[in-house]
Amino acid sequence: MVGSFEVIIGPMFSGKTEELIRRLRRYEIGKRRTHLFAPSNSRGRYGSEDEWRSLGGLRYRNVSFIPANNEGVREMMEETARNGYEVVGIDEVQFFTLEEEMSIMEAIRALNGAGVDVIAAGLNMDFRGEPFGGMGQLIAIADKVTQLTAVCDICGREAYYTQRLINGEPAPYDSPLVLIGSRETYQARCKEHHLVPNAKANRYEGLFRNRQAR
Ligand SMILES: Nc1ncnc2c1ncn2[C@@H]1O[C@H](COP(=O)(O)OP(=O)(O)O)[C@@H](O)[C@H]1O
Ligand SMILES: Cc1cn([C@H]2C[C@H](O)[C@@H](COP(=O)(O)O)O2)c(=O)[nH]c1=O
Ligand SMILES: [Zn+2]
Repeated sequence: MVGSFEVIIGPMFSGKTEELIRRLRRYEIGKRRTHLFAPSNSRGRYGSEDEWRSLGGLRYRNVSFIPANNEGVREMMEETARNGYEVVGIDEVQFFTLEEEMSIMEAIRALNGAGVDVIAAGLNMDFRGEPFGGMGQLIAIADKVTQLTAVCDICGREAYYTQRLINGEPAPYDSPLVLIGSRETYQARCKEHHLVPNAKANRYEGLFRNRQAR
């Protein structure tokens, strides 16, 4: 039987890791051989080198850290085949690009073809509010998409965006795409409070200034 592919998306702090761990634990209760892969550039986040943690303190021990490139994807496939994993979780999947020889999308397809269920969690948008890497394609091919929201750190409404702050100020559009961090650098924001200086869309603001003032 072929496996299924689910993707959990949302901004930072929306509970993607919590939800991923919760689902993996349910599979374990069902006696499925379950394993989590996470990118090695995030290893040690929230204070532990040999387990995967959520910000709120949930922990998962069956984890392997792999580089988010061709080599890492190969490691994931070989380890899964060798150990007979039946369910594979992939966190921070936005860091795995589609440009590699064996893209994360092809790897997930191959796992499903071998009967392995895959649940991936990742940021749908980067700090600019644009699609993060290949996430659009992964969402397009997923059997099921769960979209989570966080709480806006300014107004308390639903947050769909991640705000990057450099020295307490909104990071400009040309800030690098990848910057590992947590509450010291990022906040959850609603659309109104998500700010990106120098974003291309900002150039049209003048046209609508009077309308906004009304
Ligand atoms: N602005 C926020 N909105 C919602 N949860 C937040 C916020 N800031 C911190 N948290 C905490 O973050 C937890 C989610 O952490 P985690 O699962 O690691 O999120 P994600 O993987 O989506 O970044 C929440 O349960 C809550 O305790
Ligand atoms: C928005 C954004 C985030 N990142 C980094 C910051 C964190 O290290 C991870 C996301 O962690 P999560 O809590 O598991 O969602 O991604 C980045 O590099 N670039 C960005 O634009
Ligand atoms: Zn807000």
